[in-house]
Amino acid sequence: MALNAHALVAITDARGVIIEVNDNFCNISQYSREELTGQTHRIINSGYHPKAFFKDLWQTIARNEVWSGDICNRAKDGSLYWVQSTMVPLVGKNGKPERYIAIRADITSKKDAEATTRHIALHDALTGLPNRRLMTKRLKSAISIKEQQPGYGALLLMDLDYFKEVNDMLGHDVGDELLQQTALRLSRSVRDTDTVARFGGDEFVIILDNLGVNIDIATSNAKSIGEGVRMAVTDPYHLGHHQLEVTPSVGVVLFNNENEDSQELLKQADIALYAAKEAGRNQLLFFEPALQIETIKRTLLAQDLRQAIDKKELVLFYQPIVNAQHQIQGVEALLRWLHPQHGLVTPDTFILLAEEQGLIVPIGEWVLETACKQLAIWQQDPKHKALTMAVNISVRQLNQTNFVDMVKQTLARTGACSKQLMLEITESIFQDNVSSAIAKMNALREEGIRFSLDDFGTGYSSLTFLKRLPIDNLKIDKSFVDDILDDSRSLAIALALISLAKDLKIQVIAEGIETPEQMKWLQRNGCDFFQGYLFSKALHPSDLHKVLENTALP
Ligand SMILES: Nc1nc2c(ncn2[C@@H]2O[C@H](COP(=O)(O)O[C@H]3[C@@H](O)[C@H](n4cnc5c(=O)[nH]c(N)nc54)O[C@@H]3COP(=O)(O)O)[C@@H](O)[C@H]2O)c(=O)[nH]1
Repeated sequence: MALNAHALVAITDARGVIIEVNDNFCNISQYSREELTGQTHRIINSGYHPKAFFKDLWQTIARNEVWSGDICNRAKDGSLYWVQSTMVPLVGKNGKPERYIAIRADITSKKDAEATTRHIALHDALTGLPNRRLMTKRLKSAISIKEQQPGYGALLLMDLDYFKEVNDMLGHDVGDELLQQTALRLSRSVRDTDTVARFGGDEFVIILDNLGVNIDIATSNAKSIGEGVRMAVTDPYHLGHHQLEVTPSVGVVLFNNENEDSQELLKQADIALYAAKEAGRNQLLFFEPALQIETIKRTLLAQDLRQAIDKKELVLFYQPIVNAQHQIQGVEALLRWLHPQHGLVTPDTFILLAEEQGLIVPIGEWVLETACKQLAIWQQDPKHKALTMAVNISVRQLNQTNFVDMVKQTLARTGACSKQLMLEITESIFQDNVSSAIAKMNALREEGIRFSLDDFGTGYSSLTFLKRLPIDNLKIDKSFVDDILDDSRSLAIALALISLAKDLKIQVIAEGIETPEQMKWLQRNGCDFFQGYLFSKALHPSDLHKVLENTALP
């Protein structure tokens, strides 16, 4: 009959002992008819369902009712299979079930497909780790469990320092492999009961549970596990033919039954991560309420900064640059923000913010325009027409595809002479697409614009790149100038930089000069130009005009 041909059929007595099975039942369970007869269905129990599941099944059929549901069984070889089951009681003369007939259909492939879909929906395709959705679910459940089992857990938010640069310089395939290897290292650094998830991009989340009921012990446990994670990521990576060293920054927040909001916890971990980046990267920092206050302040400042150009709150100050005779040769334009509540804000406070908020491009364009207008005014005045104007250019500005056109158009609009414009770039351009930066610099140098390399030696210097960079000036950073007379290392670095610049036929500007002794040393050792508080601080345009009338500074 058709039922026998397609379904898996078993008949049991009232106690559930198998009396009869059809061939389909034998095939799927891999047991022979002889092995099954006389046994109960326990022989194919997979252990997947809780006891309550079968209790409900038995109670239903014992009431002479039909039970249906999906059951996961185990075949003789240990493999699992799913059946859609209908259990029908056959009632005897006494009104009680005498026999049970179980009619089942194999739904293993449907269940497998559902499991795959569920896995895809909850896991990251690249690393196989739980994704943001599953992580949020697990975080919520870790928090709610704390109501019955008091104690602390921790949420770690980690990202890879300079991951974008790896992607940009070595390509997305290498970037992907780095993420895969990182995922593996993270999973191996924590216990099986902890969760490692990919949050998106190069951000990973780790949920650590059972860190103890005492906050100090829990903090110390979270710290040592977190440091272990950080160290695991710092080991060199072998990616194809590249060997790479990568560092992570980690933000940590502890939780117990008092923190109910998973989103708030993530926000706090993010604040701690930001602070770890600010503190110089490759660090692990715990969330503190004071950090949240800083974030609020930063958000408010970012809102104000967005309107600063339109409200005409930005001002350019100019710091004189002198020659060996202390005569002013030019100035460096330095941005200031006249904030209505906070007063004069220096760029150290807001340039990084402007970079993060994507405001550095419009602000940088305003700086260039304002500086070029000033340059054009001086060029009309015979006394000041030889002055040069140095303008700081952020790497984000240089990366803009229209950067060359923007600079040319600004010069044309303001009438400033390109030969007296000097663009100051920093060695952070080494972290990005250097070839494209070089092409843009060359295009602008053809127009007569000169380039100066600022802060050289303080970050990611590469002598190879320096050789390729079309620069006219090298600035010795204030940090070396500060110590040239007291620290043999700073002295050695300053000497090496001057000698390197001379070999490359590049002029040297020393900045941050505060004492006559520093000036003498720098002059004696071959620096061409000098800048620092010894001569003048950055001045408001009206104060600069008074100084320019003297042309020579102390
Ligand atoms: N992308 C842009 N960056 C800009 C712009 N304007 C400024 N900046 C960058 O901000 C950083 C801080 O600048 P600032 O507070 O203006 O400080 C400059 C000088 O005032 C200071 N300086 C110079 N001489 C001395 C000294 O003798 N002592 C002392 N304590 N400080 C001194 O150094 C800063 C000059 O920096 P540099 O550019 O490296 O020559 C700074 O990194 C600016 O670059 C802008 O418009 N765009």
